Amino acid sequence: MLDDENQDQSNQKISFESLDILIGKWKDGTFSEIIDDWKWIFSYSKRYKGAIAFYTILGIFSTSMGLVGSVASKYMIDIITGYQMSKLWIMIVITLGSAFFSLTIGNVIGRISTKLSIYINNDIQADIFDKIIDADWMEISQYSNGDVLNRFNSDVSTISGNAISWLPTIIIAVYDFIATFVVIWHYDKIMSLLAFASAPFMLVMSKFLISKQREYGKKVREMSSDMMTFEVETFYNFDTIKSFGISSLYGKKMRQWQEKFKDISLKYNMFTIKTNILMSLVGMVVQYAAFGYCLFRLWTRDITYGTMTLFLQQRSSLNGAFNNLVSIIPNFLNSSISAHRIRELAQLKKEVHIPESSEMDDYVEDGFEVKMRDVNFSYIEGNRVITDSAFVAKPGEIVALVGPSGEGKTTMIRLILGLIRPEKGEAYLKASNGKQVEMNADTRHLFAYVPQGNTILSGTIAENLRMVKQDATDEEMIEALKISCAWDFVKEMDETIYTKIGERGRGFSEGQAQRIAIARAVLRDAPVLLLDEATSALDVTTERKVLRNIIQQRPNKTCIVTTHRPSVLNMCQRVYRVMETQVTELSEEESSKMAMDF
Ligand SMILES: Nc1ncnc2c1ncn2[C@@H]1O[C@H](COP(=O)(O)OP(=O)(O)OP(=O)(O)O)[C@@H](O)[C@H]1O
Repeated sequence: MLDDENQDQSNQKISFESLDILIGKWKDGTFSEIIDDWKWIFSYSKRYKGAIAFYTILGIFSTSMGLVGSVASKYMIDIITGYQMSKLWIMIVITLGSAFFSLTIGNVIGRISTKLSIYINNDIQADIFDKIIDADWMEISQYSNGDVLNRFNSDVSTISGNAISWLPTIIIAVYDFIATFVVIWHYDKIMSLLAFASAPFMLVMSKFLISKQREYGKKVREMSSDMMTFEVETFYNFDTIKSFGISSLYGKKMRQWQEKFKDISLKYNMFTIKTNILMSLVGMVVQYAAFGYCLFRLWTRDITYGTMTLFLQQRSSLNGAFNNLVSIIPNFLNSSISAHRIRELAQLKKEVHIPESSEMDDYVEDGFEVKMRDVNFSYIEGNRVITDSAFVAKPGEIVALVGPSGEGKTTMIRLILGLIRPEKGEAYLKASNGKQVEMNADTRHLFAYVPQGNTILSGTIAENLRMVKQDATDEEMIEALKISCAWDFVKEMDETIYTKIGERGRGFSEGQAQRIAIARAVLRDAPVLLLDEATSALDVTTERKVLRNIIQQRPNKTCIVTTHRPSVLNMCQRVYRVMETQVTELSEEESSKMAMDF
């Protein structure tokens, strides 16, 4: 009871607050945000303006046909009740004809709107996909995979549905509204005002709906992003969860998410039921008033049976038109929330591209020097990871980055790849003619990279290899597998390079998956090879053999490895220790001592 009172009070509070919220939003710029969101949606809808205009015209035509049908049925009733059978067939033809047209046009409209929403969905997804792929690494890594997936799928589909329909819906509903009003007005002015009586109430309700809908929409979207993150992470880490025996814990977590979803959905459903009851009650009062008025007019013989049917039919149609207009508001807001979430991704800073990087392509055969000078870098302000550091790796060299875990080896690889950029100093490539280009997205095609962890995708071994060289022949792939010491086990498989691999290398040992990942990098045949703990699961002999093969394959290759293993160090021309934010080149004695200390 107390809860109900509290609920009522809070509902009332929300309803009174809604005006303040709207004014507040106007002042704090939320409205201009909504407008900006819709301008963005418009940039997509306007590509199909011709089709949208055609859709609107069809809608208006269909509405007109509906009206013609109603007026025709009025005359039909009058003809029947007046026993004027000779005119009956004309009326039947008009009524059936208009019904047939409405049906056909309704379906054509459905087809056009489905087509357009698929086109817009694809346009937005294609654009956003390119933006995400080309986004600055630091910026996009702020978003979890689940969140990005959710925005990419659910939010885009919310927009694509509304992007084409909202303007035609407004135009058609306004037209329907005015036309119906005029028709009723033509026959009886009081009746038209009576039919319109619920409008002010509906307007007040829509104001209430705006704030509630926006609040609900935001909550649901945030929650579904969090839930998607949870699901992606759970399925991705299936083995870990199973092996720790915490499946039931995850089952519980899943149920907690469902519970939260259930609560918010049911809360919103209750809110909808309450508003619907209220609206229906008002509708019923107006309906009965109109019905009573019609009966009175019929009794006083001011109107015919046909006119009464027309009134009642059109009154409910007027109500429907008004409801359509009102329902546009929540859809409009919903789309703006989704558009806002997608624009956040679309507006992420782009990666730096330096077009003159392509000039380096002429010097691929000679190999490249990878250099850093006075580099400072922090992921988070005030938390330095690399300080005043220098680094060099020359063609034909294997250079190692060693050091305790979490000190910055992978960060160095990211700087070399140009995924992240120094706050101070320079990370650059130097060609044999002395030309230098700062590391950026366009130098990356000169690199082959084997990251930490399992990077094998589901598909065949050949599909995994062809990811980096689509036209690679079987011979080229086998050669790459030989270099990475993977051919020994691949050749034993029934379908050799066409053997299927499960997601993340399922069906293969970690060492086998690593060798396939190295073969992929070898097939790419780039002048600089980066191996980030890429040989960690190999035995010492294979590890050394792989590195030797790589250098022999292309003597000018620059090979940079991060490792925790001593076995590689004595194959390296240079060893850098990454520790306490400093990258220090070790002397021969220091590196052999380090190899001993491992
Ligand atoms: N995306 C990120 N945002 C914030 N901090 C990060 C990010 N990535 C790494 N760091 C921090 O930077 C530091 C260096 O990390 P890095 O991955 O480069 O270490 P590492 O030497 O490669 O470690 P390991 O040997 O364990 O692979 C760590 O303290 C880590 O917490």
